[in-house]
Amino acid sequence: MSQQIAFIGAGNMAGAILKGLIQQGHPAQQVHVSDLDEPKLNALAAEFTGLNTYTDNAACIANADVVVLAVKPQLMAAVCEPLLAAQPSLANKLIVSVAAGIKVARLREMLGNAQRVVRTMPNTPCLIGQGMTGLYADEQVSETDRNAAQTLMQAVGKTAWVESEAGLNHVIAASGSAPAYFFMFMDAMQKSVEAMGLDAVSARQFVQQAAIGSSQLAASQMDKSFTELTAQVTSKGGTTAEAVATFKDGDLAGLVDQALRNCVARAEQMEKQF
Ligand SMILES: NC(=O)C1=CN([C@@H]2O[C@H](COP(=O)(O)OP(=O)(O)OC[C@H]3O[C@@H](n4cnc5c(N)ncnc54)[C@H](O)[C@@H]3O)[C@@H](O)[C@H]2O)C=CC1
Ligand SMILES: O=C(O)[C@@H]1CCC=N1
Repeated sequence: MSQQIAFIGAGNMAGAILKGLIQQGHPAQQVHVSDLDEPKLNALAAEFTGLNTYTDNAACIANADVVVLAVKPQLMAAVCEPLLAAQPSLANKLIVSVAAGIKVARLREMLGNAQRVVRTMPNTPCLIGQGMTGLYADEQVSETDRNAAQTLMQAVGKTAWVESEAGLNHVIAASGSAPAYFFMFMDAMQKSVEAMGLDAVSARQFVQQAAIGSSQLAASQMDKSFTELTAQVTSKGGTTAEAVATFKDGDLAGLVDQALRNCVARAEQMEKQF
C-alpha cells in the first residue's frame, strides 16, 4: 500500500511535487496537504479528486508516514512548533524538507530532535515530471529513509545525493533557482526579437523550442562539454559568432558566476537567520 504523504504548505513547490506524485499514480486519497489559504486548497481539491486538504497542520500530519515541509524558510520555526506540540514524538514519520537555507541540525531543533530528516532541493520543473532534486541526509538517517525520500522525489524527476550539506547550497544555485535564470534569458531573447519585428506568438515559440531542443541535444551528447556544443553552432565568420562575441565582451560568464555566488551567499545567510 502507498504511503500516506503529508505536505505542509500548498504553494509552488508542494503543488508541483504533489501533482507529479498523483500524476505518477500515487492515490490522491493518500496525499494530505495543509495551508492557510483555503482557495488554494479548494483549487487543488477540485483538480485532484480524493486529495485530503486541511487548514490545521497538525491534523494534516496525524496519520502521515512522510511529512514534506514546504513553507517559506522564514515561517518554518513557527510552523514546526505546533506540529511538535501535537505530536511530541515524530519518530514514526520521515521528515522531508524542501526549504532553502535551513540545515538539518536546525530542522531537528525545531522538531524536538526528530532523527529522520532528509533535506532536499527540488525545482519547479517537478510540475511536469522533469524536476531535478538534490538530496542530503547525515549518517543518523537510515538507508530505508534515504530510499523513501529519493523515491518520493523521483516521482517528479531526476535525483542526486550530495555528500556534504554545503553541497546543497550549490544545488540551489545550479538547479533549484536555475529555472528563473533560464526564463529570464528566454524572456530577454523574446523581447529582443519582438522589438525587431517578430510577432509575439512566433517569438515565444522559436525561443522556447530552441531552449527545449538545445537542452535535449545536450542531454543526448553527454560526451560533449557545453563549450563544445557552443562551438558546434558557431560558424567561423557567421552569425552566432557575433552574438557569442557580444556575450563574451559583456562578460556573461562573470555575471553568471557572480549571480550564482550571490545565490549561495544568500542561502548561507538564511542558515544563520532562520
Ligand atoms: N519555488 C521554488 O522554485 C522552490 C522552492 N523551494 C522551497 O520551497 C519552500 C516553499 O516555497 P514555494 O513553494 O515557492 O512558496 P509558496 O509561497 O508558493 O508556498 C508556501 C505556502 O505555504 C503556505 N503557508 C504559509 N503559512 C503557512 C502555515 N502557517 N501553515 C501552512 N501553510 C502555510 C502559503 O499560503 C503558501 O501556499 C521554500 O522553503 C523554498 O525555499 C525549494 C526549491 C525550489
Ligand atoms: O528562491 C528561493 O529561495 C527558492 C529556493 C530555490 C528556488 N526558490
